[in-house]
Amino acid sequence: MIETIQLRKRYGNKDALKNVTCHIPKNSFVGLIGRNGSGKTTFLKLLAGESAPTSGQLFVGGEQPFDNIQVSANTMLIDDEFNLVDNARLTEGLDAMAHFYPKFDRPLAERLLAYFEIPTHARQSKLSKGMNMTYRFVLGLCARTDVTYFDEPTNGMDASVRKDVYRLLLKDYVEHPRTIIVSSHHIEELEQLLSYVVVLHDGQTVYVDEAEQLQQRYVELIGSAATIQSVIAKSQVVTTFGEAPVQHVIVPNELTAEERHQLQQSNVQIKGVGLSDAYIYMTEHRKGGIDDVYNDYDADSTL
Ligand SMILES: Nc1ncnc2c1ncn2[C@@H]1O[C@H](COP(=O)(O)OP(=O)(O)OP(=O)(O)O)[C@@H](O)[C@H]1O
Repeated sequence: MIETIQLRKRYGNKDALKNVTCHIPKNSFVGLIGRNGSGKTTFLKLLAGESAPTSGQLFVGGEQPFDNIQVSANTMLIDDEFNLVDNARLTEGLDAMAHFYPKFDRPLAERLLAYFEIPTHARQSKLSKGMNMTYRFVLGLCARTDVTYFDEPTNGMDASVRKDVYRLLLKDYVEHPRTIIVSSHHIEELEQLLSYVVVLHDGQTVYVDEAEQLQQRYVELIGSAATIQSVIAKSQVVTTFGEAPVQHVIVPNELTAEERHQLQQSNVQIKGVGLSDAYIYMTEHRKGGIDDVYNDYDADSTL
C-alpha cells in the first residue's frame, strides 16, 4: 500500500528526513514512533501529499501523492492544524466533510460529538484545545478514507477522552479495515492496537515491521548484577537500571542456550519487554541517560 525508497526531505540546509525506506501493507494499523524531531510530522506530510520529497521515491496505492487529486480524495491527515473551513461552525465542517468524502459517516460523527459534549453550533476556533482535537479526530475517523494519518491525535485530550478515542479507533478499524497510521509519544496507550510499527530515528527508518517483532528484540534479566555480569558480556548490555544487589539488565534477545541455562541456574529471571520499552531501548542515547547528565552537573556544581 505504502512504499518509500530512500525518501529524503530537506528544509534549507537541514535534512528532516534523510533515508526513509519502508513498505507498509494495505489495511495495517501502524504506529509511527520516534523521539522529538525524528521526522514523524515531515513523513506524514509527505505521505499525505502536503509536501514534495526532495529526493527518493514514494508511492501510496501505486500513486505519487504530491499534487495528486486522486490520492488526496482518499487520504486524511489529522493534525493540530486540520481545519476544513476557516472560522466555520462545526455543522459547516460536517457539511464540508460530507461534500468532500463520500464515505463520511455523518450520523456517527454527530453521535460522537454529542457523546463528547462538543457543541456543533460552536465555531471551531472557540473550542478548547482538547475539544478541538477530539472534533478533528471524529472527522478523521468518520471520513473512512482508504488511508488515514493521525499526527499526535490525542494532544490536549484528557485521560478519559484518550481512552475512549483509542477504543473507538480500534472498533471502527475492525468494522471498516483500512490503512491507519498514528504518530504518538504515548505508545503504551496504543500498543494493544498496533499491527505494524515504523520507528524513525534522526530522520531514518530504524525499524519497519510487525509490532510483535519489535517487542521480541530485547529481554530483561532480573537478578544479581554480579551474576548477570559474569554471564553476559558488557558489550551486550543495552541499559541497566535498579539498585544492586537486584538489578534489571536489558540485552538483545540473542542469548545462547548456554547463557540462558547459566542465568536460570543462578536464579536470574528472564522476562520479555513491552513495546514502548523496546522502542526506548532501540533509540536510547548511547552516551548515558538523564542520571548521568544530572550526576555530572552535580559533580561540577560542587567543584
Ligand atoms: N518547515 C520546516 N522548516 C525547517 N525545519 C523543519 C521544518 N519542519 C520540520 N523541520 C525540522 O525537521 C526535523 C523533523 O521535524 P518533525 O516535525 O518532522 O519531527 P517530529 O518527529 O514530528 O517531532 P515531534 O515529535 O517533536 O513533533 C526537526 O529537526 C525540525 O526542526
